This record gives sequence, C-alpha cells and structure tokens, in this order.
Amino acid sequence: MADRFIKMHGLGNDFVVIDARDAPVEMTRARARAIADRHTGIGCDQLVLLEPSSVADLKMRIFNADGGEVEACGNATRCVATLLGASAQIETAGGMLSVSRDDKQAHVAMGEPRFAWEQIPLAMPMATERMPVGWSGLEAPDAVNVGNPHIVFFVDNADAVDLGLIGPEIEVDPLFPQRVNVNIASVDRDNRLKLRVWERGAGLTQACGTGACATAVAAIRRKLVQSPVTVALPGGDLVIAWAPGEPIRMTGPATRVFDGETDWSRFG
Ligand SMILES: N[C@H](CCC[C@H](N)C(=O)O)C(=O)O
Repeated sequence: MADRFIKMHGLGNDFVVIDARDAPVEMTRARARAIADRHTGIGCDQLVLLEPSSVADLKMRIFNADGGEVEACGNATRCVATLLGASAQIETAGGMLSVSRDDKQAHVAMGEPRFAWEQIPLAMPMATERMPVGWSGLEAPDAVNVGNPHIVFFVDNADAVDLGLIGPEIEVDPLFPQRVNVNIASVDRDNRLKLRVWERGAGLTQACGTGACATAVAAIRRKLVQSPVTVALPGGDLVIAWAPGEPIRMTGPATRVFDGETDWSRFG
C-alpha cells in the first residue's frame, strides 16, 4: 500500500510531511537522510513526522537533512498548523506549542526563550550575551535556545558575510555540544532585521523560523529593535513578537506544494 506525504514549505524552507497518526512509519537517521536527499530522494531541508499525542492534537518530530532528530522547527510548525483546525496544540521535543491559522498566515507561540549557558547548551560556563568568543572576524554573539540552539551575530551587512564558509565551522565548534544554528543579522531599516542562517544539519536555507525567533529576541534584548519586529529572510518576511517573561510569537505564511505517494521501505 502506497505511503502518502505532503510537500510543504515556509518561505522556501521546505519539508516532506508524513502524517503517521493512523499508521506508524519507522523513521531512522538513514531513512530521513535518504528521503531528504535532493538527488536520490524526494528532497527537503527537514523531514516532519506527525504521530499521535496523549497531551496535544498531535506530536511533531523533526529530522534535519543530515538525518539528525531535533527539537524545534518554526517554519514546519506553521505548515503543520495549516493541516489542523483554527487553533491547536502541537507536542514537540522542544516543548508544547500553541498554533492558530487564518486564510493567509499561521501563528505560533514558540514558548519562552532560554539564555543560561547550560540551556543553550554550551560546553562551559559563559555569558550568553556578547559572548567572549569570535570566528574569522565575527565577534561577541548572543546565544539563545528557542527549543533548539542558536547563536546570533549582529553585523553591519548580513549579506557581506560568507556564511557558506564560516557557518559549517561554527556549527561543529566544540563550544556547542549539540552543535548550533548560526544566524547573521543586520538592522535593515527602522525596526526591521535582515537575517541569513546556516542551519544545524541542513546548511544554508531560504528561511529559518527558530532562527528568526532567536535573532528577534536577541535584538530586542539589545534594544536594536522593538517588538513586534519584521525579520527579512531570503525567502521572505516573518513577524516576531516577544517581551521578557512571555512566549515568542511568530506569524508567517505556510505553503502546501503537492501531495505524493511512495513506499518508505525504499529509503534507508
Ligand atoms: N536546523 C534546525 C531545525 C530546523 C529549524 C528551521 N528550519 C526552522 O524553521 O526553525 C536545528 O537543527 O535545530
């Protein structure tokens, strides 16, 4: 019997979504990597597996293109929100998420950000604002956990940084025991951030929802912008709202591209 999937994207960050709520699909690192492969598989930045939940409308599991299972994916959360009712709860490894949708946008409460070095996590005690570290001229970043680990550098022009070169180096630096998503941001014009992201386990993507959340939180803390802030990614804009003590709220589009069928036993 053919297995169904839905190809979706959030601002060009693309997903293969498998709804396994009625029939389990065994997912391994090798199978996730094989499905995500853009040459020999279906192709996506992340694979999203939906399973039954005893505490929410469903459980969302996220696998990066390298096969690694991770805690959070903001763009995928908006996509999954459009498969549910007007409002819903989604259980993830990074925490419980409240989502809602209208005919154009999806809205996600991403939980509260965490800032302590052991919550990022870092390999040693360290201030996580204007950290005393640097790579190839990128200095004094902020580290934020928004369900998954992010490091945020603020520069004069985000487009002037060769993120394809420096991103993979920082991603695997021993300072980050679970690796890290690397964000390069600049204040674009009044109250708007330009953001480029090297994603842990996926590389350069058109957009990163959790990256936009982490960057907006760091910029609001530094008083570079005020909440709500527009974050301009290569694939388009997200609006992020946050104040200390509150969950991060993200709003943006989600696109269903096509429905497909395959046999998962072919992969991995
Ligand atoms: N690469 C991320 C997962 C996907 C995040 C991104 N696609 C988003 O929209 O948040 C990580 O390893 O934590």
